Amino acid sequence: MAVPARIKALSFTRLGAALGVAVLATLGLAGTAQAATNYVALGDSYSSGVGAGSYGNSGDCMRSANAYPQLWANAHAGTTFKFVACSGARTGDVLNQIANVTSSTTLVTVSVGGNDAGFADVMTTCTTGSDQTCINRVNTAKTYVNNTLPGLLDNVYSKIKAKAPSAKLVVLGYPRFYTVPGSCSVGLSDTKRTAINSGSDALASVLSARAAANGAKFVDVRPAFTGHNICSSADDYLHSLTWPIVNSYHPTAAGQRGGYYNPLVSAIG
Ligand SMILES: CCCCCCCCCCCCCCCC(=O)Oc1ccc([N+](=O)[O-])cc1
Repeated sequence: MAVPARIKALSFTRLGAALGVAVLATLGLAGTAQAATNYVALGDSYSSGVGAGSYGNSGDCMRSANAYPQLWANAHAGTTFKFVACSGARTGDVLNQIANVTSSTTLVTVSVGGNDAGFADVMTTCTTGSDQTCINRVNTAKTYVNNTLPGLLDNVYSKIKAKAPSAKLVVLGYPRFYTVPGSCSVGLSDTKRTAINSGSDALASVLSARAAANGAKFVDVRPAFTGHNICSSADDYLHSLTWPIVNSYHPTAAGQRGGYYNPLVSAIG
């Protein structure tokens, strides 16, 4: 039996509307929806969040709920997140952390190199020795940073890229520790503080250059720490020599947010 023309027309109109909605929905999804980020956070204590508190059950790695990788994951709904940064990590340790990077990883962040350069020994030597002993120790560290560290960083960054060729690789640097001259009346001399800051600058130059050479984005955190360093008037982003000793010269929770997380968001969203 024949279907009356009016009903036919109505059916086609309904079908057309339904298809239209489906097409619009598809276009809408294609235009706005993004695949969820598959994020792996590698690195040393500046990435694990030593000094920022709330370490949960992460043991000696001291991964903080206030660390920038966790803050980023929290702020990006649907992110698959592997937090494997660990206190004390050197480039060799980060090579092991890379086991967590896969071909489906879409974002990797990393801070590494400070421990290879002798961060703890530099700070111990500068705390206990003379100005000249401190300057000499920093100069030895800078020579290492300029001559040995570049190859170690190239190895780390290129191995990450090899495992996750399409992932965004973000290298985060280290802050200058001190405002010089500053508001501190006790502690290290300004001569020592200036020398230590120059070590930070040497690290930033090499990290930036090796990141660029390996197709990674370098996030320089030094500007964000300015005005918040040790001996600045705010003096709120870094612990000075403190107890427990492991927190010394590490970002506070405010430093992880203002000094690392905010610049990371400015760099990648
Ligand atoms: C040229 C090097 C000069 C060094 C002085 C300037 C330092 C500025 C950059 C600081 C880099 C610090 C990276 C260290 C991160 C880290 O894992 O720290 C540790 C945290 C905890 C331990 N530990 O043993 O418990 C050991 C190290």
